[in-house]
Amino acid sequence: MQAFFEKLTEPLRYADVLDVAIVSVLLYVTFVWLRDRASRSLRIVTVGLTATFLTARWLELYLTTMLFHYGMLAIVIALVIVFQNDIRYGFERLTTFRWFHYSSNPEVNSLHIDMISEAVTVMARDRIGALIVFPGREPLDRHLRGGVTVDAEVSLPLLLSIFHPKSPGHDGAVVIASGRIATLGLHLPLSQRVDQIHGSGTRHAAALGLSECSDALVLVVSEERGTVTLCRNGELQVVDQASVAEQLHNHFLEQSSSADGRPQIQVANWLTKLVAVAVAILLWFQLAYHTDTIQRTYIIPIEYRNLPADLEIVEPKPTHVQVTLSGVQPAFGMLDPAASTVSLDANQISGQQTLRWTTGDHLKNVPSELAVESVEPQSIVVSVRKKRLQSVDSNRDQK
Ligand SMILES: Nc1ncnc2c1ncn2[C@@H]1O[C@H](COP(=O)(O)OP(=O)(O)OP(=O)(O)O)[C@@H](O)[C@H]1O
Repeated sequence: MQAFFEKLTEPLRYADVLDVAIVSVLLYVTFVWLRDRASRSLRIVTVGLTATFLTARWLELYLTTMLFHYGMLAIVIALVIVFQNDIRYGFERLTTFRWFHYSSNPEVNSLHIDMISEAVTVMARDRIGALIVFPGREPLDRHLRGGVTVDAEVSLPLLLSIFHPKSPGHDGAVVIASGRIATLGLHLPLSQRVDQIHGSGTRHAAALGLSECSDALVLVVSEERGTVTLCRNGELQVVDQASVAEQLHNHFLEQSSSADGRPQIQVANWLTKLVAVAVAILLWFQLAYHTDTIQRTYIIPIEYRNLPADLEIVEPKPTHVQVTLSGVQPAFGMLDPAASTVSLDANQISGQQTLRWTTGDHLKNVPSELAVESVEPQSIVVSVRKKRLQSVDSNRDQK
């Protein structure tokens, strides 16, 4: 078993580990985005296309594989056009990843939380409708319409007076950010999932709508039923006062940095992380792990560097060599034959000289992972002489 493992890992380089780590991170970000932010239809399309492609590869379905091969660009463009909103959310989410982020709501304290939870309890008891938004890490500007800037300290009387039915600002939503009532009278996007709001009206649909397209937490107090509902990540949950305080506390805690001021690394989502690493390792073994050594032969040009201006190479000068390289398949993927040359320093050549090589010393732009098996011819004769003066040449021509 140990011998098998050693054999398996023998050709591994540090670069391969880095390779797998980068792909794991990209896969993890994609999985989280697909799970939390992408629409159901994009999830279905992505899973469907991936499954079809893998099946086609596995069963060696020639036509389907060719269709993917040649139609990949068209498929990607179509997906980008159709799912542009999902992709935009994905990038917004990426820039708000905790790894890159420090606290955005540091000034919220337990006093604010107590005041907010007491306000919603009082409003629920008195059947006063209310809609309160607590932004997460994602920007909300794109989703909000209208509104009046308030920028006032959170307080129980202020919250009650804003949502009082006789108050001119009671319609719409209030945003509370960084411990302050930022804006009131905001219009939120409505959810299309009518079945989720169980007979409620537009206030609940607006709360659900914003929670579907952002990571904000939204509280709704129902004027009709006297209930308090909490919306997050497209989910509605009827809660009591104690739960309001607890959920708000968790929401603000998630966004705040650790006590020493450094950003916290997210430790949740272990399963998704494990799946991302597993898929990256599988992909690496499938696509990049090749132990069979192959040989390929290339015609490579000779480049003469540093030729002094008064010297010239006597024709016929050797222009190409035939180089045979060996290595594993992925190493050849790193070779660009058009950029590879045999580079000779012409300044070192005096008169007529025979240049030999066995190790491919003068080869440029050949990845170190590839071994030089042979260079043909094994030596070339190069002669350098002083340039003849133009006038002497033309006199001779006249004679
Ligand atoms: N898109 C919106 N953005 C913000 N607030 C909205 C939006 N649509 C409606 N509202 C608020 O909801 C109020 C209407 O509530 P409605 O009765 O239709 O909803 P509801 O979910 O049944 O709420 P309730 O249970 O309190 O009656 C409006 O007066 C307005 O204040």
